[in-house]
Amino acid sequence: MALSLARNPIHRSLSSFRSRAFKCSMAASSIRVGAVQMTSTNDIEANFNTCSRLVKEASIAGVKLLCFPEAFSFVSSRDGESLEIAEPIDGPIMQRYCSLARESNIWLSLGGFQEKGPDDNHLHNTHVLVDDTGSIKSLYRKIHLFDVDVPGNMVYKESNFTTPGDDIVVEDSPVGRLGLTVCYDIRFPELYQLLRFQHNAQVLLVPAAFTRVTGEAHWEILLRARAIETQCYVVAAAQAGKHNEKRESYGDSLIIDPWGRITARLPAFALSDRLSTGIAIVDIDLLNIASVRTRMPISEVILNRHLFLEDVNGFPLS
Ligand SMILES: O=C(O)CNC(=O)[C@H](CS)NC(=O)CCC(=O)C(=O)O
Repeated sequence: MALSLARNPIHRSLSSFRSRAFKCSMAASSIRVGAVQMTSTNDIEANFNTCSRLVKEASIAGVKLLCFPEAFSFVSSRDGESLEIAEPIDGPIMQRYCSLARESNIWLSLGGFQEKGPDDNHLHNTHVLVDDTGSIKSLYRKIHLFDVDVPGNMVYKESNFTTPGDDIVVEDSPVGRLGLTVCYDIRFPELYQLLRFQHNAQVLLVPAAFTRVTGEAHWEILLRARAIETQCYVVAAAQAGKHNEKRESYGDSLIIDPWGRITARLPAFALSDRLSTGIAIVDIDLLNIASVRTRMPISEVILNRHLFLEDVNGFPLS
């Protein structure tokens, strides 16, 4: 089905971005970042084709780092399906995504990949960062697993089939120092405190597949709070819409600046899954991070709090 351009969020976000880009000259410290919103299903090939198209669109728009949501490559439609398709990080699926990065000369944040786990009954929910030559730069395995009875929805038990990670991960990139997290992690502020105040992160990545119910209640507030209290950019790429008969995600992909302002956004849960696909694009300004931090020097207080650091040093729980 063809979509009218005006109603197509990809077109809308890219075209409004282009017109802004023409008006202002870009400072040297600005680097363009994109957050993808999509509706992945259990069709790995179809999801890859969508991602491939979005990588090309982003590259044409000058994006240097494109961030995909949790479960970009696959969303299961029945119990056990994710374990069946899980692969090692050097397996064929991830290799294809690395090729996309190389071909389009773009960094990719691939949040929430089903990485084969320590045994046949467990995978890792892994956020993979790939550089513009197609090399894997770092892996973050989701620490906080979604074992939640969502009111009016269903009971999720991610720990039934997932082994949590226990490493905090940052990586330097052209967009500054990235802090890697996944989805439900956003509810645990101590992880973000460590990323910022122990590991000097500048941009926090939060690929997600929030439920519609919890998204409506908490999504924007949690993300803006993390941006404000860490004085980091937050890039939150989100799954949106109906994946199958049972699962739907909230959407509302956001890019937030270190002052807590929303600088780019795609719609929350759209009625049609086609309409929920797009890219939110922003120029991240590293000088802006420095300026917010200098004017409001919260790190001086936090880093001097001996007790606070001893407390969070024990994290993650081992
Ligand atoms: O299993 C997959 O296919 C992909 N992974 C997910 O969807 C995960 C685990 S079930 N979802 C969340 O963490 C939702 C968090 C959330 O909604 C909240 O914190 O409110």
